[in-house]
Amino acid sequence: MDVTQFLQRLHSTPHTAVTTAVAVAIGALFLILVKNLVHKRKPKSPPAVPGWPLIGNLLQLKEKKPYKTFSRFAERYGPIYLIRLGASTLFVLNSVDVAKEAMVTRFDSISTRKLSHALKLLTCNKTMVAISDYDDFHKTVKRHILSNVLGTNAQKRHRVHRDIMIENMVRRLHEHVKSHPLEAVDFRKIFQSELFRLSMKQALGREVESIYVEELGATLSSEELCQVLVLDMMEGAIEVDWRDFFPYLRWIPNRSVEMKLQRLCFRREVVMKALINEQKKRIASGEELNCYLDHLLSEASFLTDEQLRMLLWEVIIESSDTTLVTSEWAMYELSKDLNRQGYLREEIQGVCGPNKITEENLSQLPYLSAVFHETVRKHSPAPMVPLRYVHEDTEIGGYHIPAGSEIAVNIYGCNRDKKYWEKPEQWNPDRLVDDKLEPVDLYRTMAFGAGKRACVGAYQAMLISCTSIGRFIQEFSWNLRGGEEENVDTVGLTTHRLHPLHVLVKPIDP
Ligand code: HEM
Repeated sequence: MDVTQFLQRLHSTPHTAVTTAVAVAIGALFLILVKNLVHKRKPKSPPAVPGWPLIGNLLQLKEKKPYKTFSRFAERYGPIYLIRLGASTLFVLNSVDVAKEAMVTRFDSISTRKLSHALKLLTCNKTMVAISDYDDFHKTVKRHILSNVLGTNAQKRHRVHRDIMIENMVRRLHEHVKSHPLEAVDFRKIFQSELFRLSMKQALGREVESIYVEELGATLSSEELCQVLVLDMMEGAIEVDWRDFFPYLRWIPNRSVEMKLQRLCFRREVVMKALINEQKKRIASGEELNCYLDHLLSEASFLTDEQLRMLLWEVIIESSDTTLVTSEWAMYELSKDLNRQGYLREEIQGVCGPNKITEENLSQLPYLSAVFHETVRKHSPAPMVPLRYVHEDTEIGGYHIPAGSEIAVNIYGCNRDKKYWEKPEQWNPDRLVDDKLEPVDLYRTMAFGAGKRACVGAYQAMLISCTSIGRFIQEFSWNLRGGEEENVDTVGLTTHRLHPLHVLVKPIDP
């Protein structure tokens, strides 16, 4: 019986005005209930950014920094909206609330990824802790990376490499001042090469000055290894293949992209093979080292050769990029802001006195911690989470998100969410100095993600970045080279500065 029949039956029986009124009221209530139920069962869709037929919003995303375009859209369409990229539907999340809801509460519905063609090739179809789906492979290899490289105990074992890295950087800065006192120093050149050395030591237990790679018929230097294993791959990861947006046109060849990616993968593969083979010979001669490769070879014999290469490469590339991005931006901001530079120096002086800063001091240095977190907030080294695939219908921010669509979490947008951050475009570490905040809390901003897939390398990044910044400020005064202030453009998958930072450094009298 529907509502009309119900009311008709009531009308056909003898009644008074009061019973009619009661019946009408019950009917109306019934209607509202039904409407609410229907409404609850299917919440509305988020606003859609208008686009073109067939291509959707593709033309609006020509710039290779989609997070910036997404943040601009958010000003008009709100924290969650829908865009169409050819045949795929993408929901973009731009505020802390909706991003956390997706990454924590709704994680089970979005725990897989649909990768671009470039990422599929470069990650050997998700053979990495960071890019794999939330499955048994992920859980097993995450245990290995934590127990051997990134967990607290593993980081204690690798401490010696971090200490050497910092000593080397400070020595090289002093050498530069001695040989070219009036010339600006290329900060990145020093930081990048020492960070790459550290990442190789964690992976292989030793420095690799050079290695002969048979398939390339060449001996590669440490710098060339960094180019092949880190820089080229980061560039390749943003390669756009238009067929990603029109899967039904995948049969049309796209030779230039295809060949570029295959070349990158080939070079990485043969270099990793050479590194692993050399290590196997060393192990066979009875020499054991405290490193990830030796651990994987003895504890994870179930891995295929390709998996072994990829997992080892993962710690090299992840250690080498975002920590550099963070430290370079932090030194840019401090070199620009002499007051805050002075304040940080005073804090360090108060805690360390005449001694060199060490990792043990970090928990007593809230301003240094604030400098680090404010830098990863404003410059969000990983500005977007690799796209998540929605494998079952779900709801985010009160909106319906259908299975088969994709989700982009715009970390850059979340870290500039005006609801959480006053004047978010300004770099202001003072906002993060609060007695209630623990200096060691790594998740004060959205920079490291949230929930089950939050960054497991945050601790390492914090240890390296904070101790280096502290030591740089203890030993030198920092000034931007003329014209450097405007060099704020970024390039790549992370917020890598387009131009390496050039600074004038002057030793501070002890
Ligand atoms: C400032 C530096 C860093 C930033 C801003 C950063 C950012 C992030 C973000 C946003 C995620 C979450 C991705 C997602 O939800 O899908 C993530 C995951 C991850 N990061 Fe980092 N990261 C940094 C440093 C590192 C370092 C140094 C390493 C390793 C050497 C590392 C290894 C990983 C891994 C393995 C995951 C995947 C965790 C999982 O899926 O369970 N990260 N990172």
